Amino acid sequence: MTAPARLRSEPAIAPIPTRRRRHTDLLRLLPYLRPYRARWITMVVIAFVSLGATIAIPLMTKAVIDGPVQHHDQRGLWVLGTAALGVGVLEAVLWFIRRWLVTRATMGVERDIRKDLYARLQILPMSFHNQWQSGQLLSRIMNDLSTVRRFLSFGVVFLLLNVTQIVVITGILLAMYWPLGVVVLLSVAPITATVLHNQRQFTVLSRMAQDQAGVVATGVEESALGLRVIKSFGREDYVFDRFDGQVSELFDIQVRKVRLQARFWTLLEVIPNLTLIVVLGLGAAAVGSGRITLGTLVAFITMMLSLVWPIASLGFLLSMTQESMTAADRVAEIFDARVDITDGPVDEARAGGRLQLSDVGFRFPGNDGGDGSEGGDSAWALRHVDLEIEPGETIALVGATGSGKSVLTALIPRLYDVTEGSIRIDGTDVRELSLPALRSTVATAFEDPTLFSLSVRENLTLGRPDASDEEIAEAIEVAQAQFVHDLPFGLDTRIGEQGMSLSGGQRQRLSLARAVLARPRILVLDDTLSALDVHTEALVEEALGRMLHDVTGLVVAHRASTVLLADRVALLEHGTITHVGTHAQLLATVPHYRYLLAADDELDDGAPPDPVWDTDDARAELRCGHEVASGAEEACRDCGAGESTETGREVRR
Ligand SMILES: Nc1ncnc2c1ncn2[C@@H]1O[C@H](COP(=O)(O)OP(=O)(O)OP(=O)(O)O)[C@@H](O)[C@H]1O
Repeated sequence: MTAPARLRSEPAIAPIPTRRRRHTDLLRLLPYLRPYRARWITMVVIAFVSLGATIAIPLMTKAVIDGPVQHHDQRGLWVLGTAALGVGVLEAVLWFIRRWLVTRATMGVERDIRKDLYARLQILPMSFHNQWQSGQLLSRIMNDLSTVRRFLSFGVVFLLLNVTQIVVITGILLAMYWPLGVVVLLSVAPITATVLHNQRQFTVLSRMAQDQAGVVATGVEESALGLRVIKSFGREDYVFDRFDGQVSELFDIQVRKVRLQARFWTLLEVIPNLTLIVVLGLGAAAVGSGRITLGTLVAFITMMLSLVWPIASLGFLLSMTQESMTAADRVAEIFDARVDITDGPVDEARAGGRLQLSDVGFRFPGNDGGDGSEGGDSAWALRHVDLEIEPGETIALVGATGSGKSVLTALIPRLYDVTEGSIRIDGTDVRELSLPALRSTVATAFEDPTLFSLSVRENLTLGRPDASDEEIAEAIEVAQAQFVHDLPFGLDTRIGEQGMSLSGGQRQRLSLARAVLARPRILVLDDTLSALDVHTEALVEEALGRMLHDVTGLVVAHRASTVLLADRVALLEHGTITHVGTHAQLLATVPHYRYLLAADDELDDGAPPDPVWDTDDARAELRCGHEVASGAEEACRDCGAGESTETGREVRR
């Protein structure tokens, strides 16, 4: 499968390696406005023209009072009155156009950033996703982007507009009658000081609230996915209490935010009203002594009142700016996360399928002892792993739980990169291959199969969208997933979230069919058959065995029956492959292997291992999941296949 071109292209926001000051994060999102710049600039121009109309109306009022009203000029009154009305209507129309223009532009910006963010999440390595709660990602991709959109559509425009309005009107007021202008100017100072004082505290609270919203989203997601577990243990109350705690914490932070805003807003309401009282008193005295006209005083007060909203909203707009800076910061954390698994230069893998692991070591990021040292052997999930699999050969990977089998299989398609050593496919290091080339060469079916809220067909063709109906049918047959034909709409049946409406075994079989359908040269099965009953497993293995002749296979096996799919077996102990050989050889010579697959009770009394068996005999006895001492063809009393044909010895589990 080739990765969509969009995923491989760089987002409009260029990732930068180190974290820096927050306001630059918001600026870094501005390039997203580029495709909409014509609309956006028109919208800003219109906003400024309508600001002109807002300022013109009080000036026209002054002209009406000092001119036609004072001189009883009826005609002049009509002319100026109609002009003022025209300006008012124009202002309203311009507001409408501005809103209409801005909605499309900023919605488009939000959509574009969201798409790039999603693409980034797809590219980011498993190590990133291991460290991030999904709710945090969800709240960034949904809430934070909406916050940024609101700022770009509304906040930034009004911030510019209001600051301009405050500066221009204060200038006009000073020009009209400077003593009153100074009073107004003085009233702006405490407001500015308050705004700056609150800004820092508000930013901290905004960030806390946004992070806590991510925690709440994670809580909802986890309880929805884990509903069965919660119900089966009867722990609804416990989960509710935990959620209650998370929501209450969010509530507390929001209340602290509101309290801060309330103090702030009170000040913003009180100061303009006090200023108005002073201006009215001083203005009336100035009119009385003839230093200004009545028209000037009315225009002055009208203009001064028109300052109340821009000044008051300045606080709100600055809060919004803070919030969107925090949101942009959180979004940038994803864009800036390191993508350490990147494309190699080779676009096409060779046709063979020879897989070679040389001295492979792997340590999870952060598992270095905390002091930059290697952290001792326990820090390594895998160490000194050597393994070669020839084209068409299948190796079973056997090991105790936690020995590193899944980690090893994840290294082949580069879900993680090796920490040391190398993995080669047909002689080419997997890091040299482009990711699409590598991932079309290797297909994996996982033990815990994830299915998507899509139709069965879409789920199956995830690795190969162009698969024909015949190929789909073939893959279904290999995976013994014929049950899909009995679903209400067959292959077009939409399966629920994570395929929840299917049983575990059904999901595993679909996951297997999906991997088979991808037609890989290397097929990795990570304990894919663990949820199947022995009979279904036998059927799948028979069909899969035929398919495995043509591909290189690495099959993680916990059960002896699965081992029988393989030509050879590799035993993984504590992150290292200690033995490689046929099943029969390992069974005969390696007590730990026998213990893992057969729970051999002779191990306890120190008896020597059984003699080496013929491979076919061993397969016969183990296909049903039970073990006989030696030489049996189809001997198993437990599952009704008869007694051991040669020795007649007891059949043991
Ligand atoms: N994301 C992770 N971060 C840190 N350690 C991890 C992570 N995933 C797995 N491990 C550790 O790596 C080791 C190997 O895990 P792995 O899943 O490969 O075991 P496994 O052999 O597949 O086990 P099982 O048979 O139970 O599936 C374990 O000790 C596990 O705790």
